[in-house]
Amino acid sequence: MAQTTSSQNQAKQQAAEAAIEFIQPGMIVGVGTGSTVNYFIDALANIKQEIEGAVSSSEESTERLKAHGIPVYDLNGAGALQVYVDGADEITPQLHMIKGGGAALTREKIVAAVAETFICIADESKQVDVLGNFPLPVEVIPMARSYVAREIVKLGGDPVYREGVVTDNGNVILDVYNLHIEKPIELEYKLNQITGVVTNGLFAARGADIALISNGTTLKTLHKDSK
Ligand SMILES: O=C(CO)[C@H](O)[C@H](O)COP(=O)(O)O
Repeated sequence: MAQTTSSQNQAKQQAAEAAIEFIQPGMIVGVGTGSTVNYFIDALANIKQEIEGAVSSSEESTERLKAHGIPVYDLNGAGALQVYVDGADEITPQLHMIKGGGAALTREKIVAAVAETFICIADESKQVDVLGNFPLPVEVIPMARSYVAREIVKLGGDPVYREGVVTDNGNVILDVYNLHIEKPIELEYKLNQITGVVTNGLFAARGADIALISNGTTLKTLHKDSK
């Protein structure tokens, strides 16, 4: 994984704090997972009296939200969500992403599916033209691990078992190396068709709607479908 520098942290913080502009009074906010989202949670704490609460995509984020005194709701009881804020491991100009570096991809994909608007917050190192340099995480039911790995090899990837990691859902992660993903929506569907795959870290069929990208001093806002 890439090394994190202090200027990269500054960029993550700037992108995260910019997302606060999209939060309206009374909202239940969809919250992702990761170091960039941690800055967002900290910023959300400053306006916690104005929001109703959050729906979280991981135990890690739930813990941080609760430590700040932000109420965390079960997604099933929260109804529709207007906004979901999350980071990315890679993001393209079309706002397709690879996510799941933190192993939270399945819950992230579920909360993202519910939300009207997905806001991706990222430092500029996450921007790519073609996805696949970052190994693609795939969450797998443990007993299917070897079978799924063999099927992924047939699709041209090199799967590596992320040893010692168990997801919040009790599953395992295969990180798929050496993919050059020209057709992310197609690959997202194909991988999800393998029996034993819970989901994969391609967020292309439902990508981000808005991306807030920072280099630490300048913030760029990208919209889906804008040229
Ligand atoms: O998908 C994720 C976790 O599963 C994260 O959003 C992704 O890994 C980016 O993390 P960070 O903000 O720490 O760079």
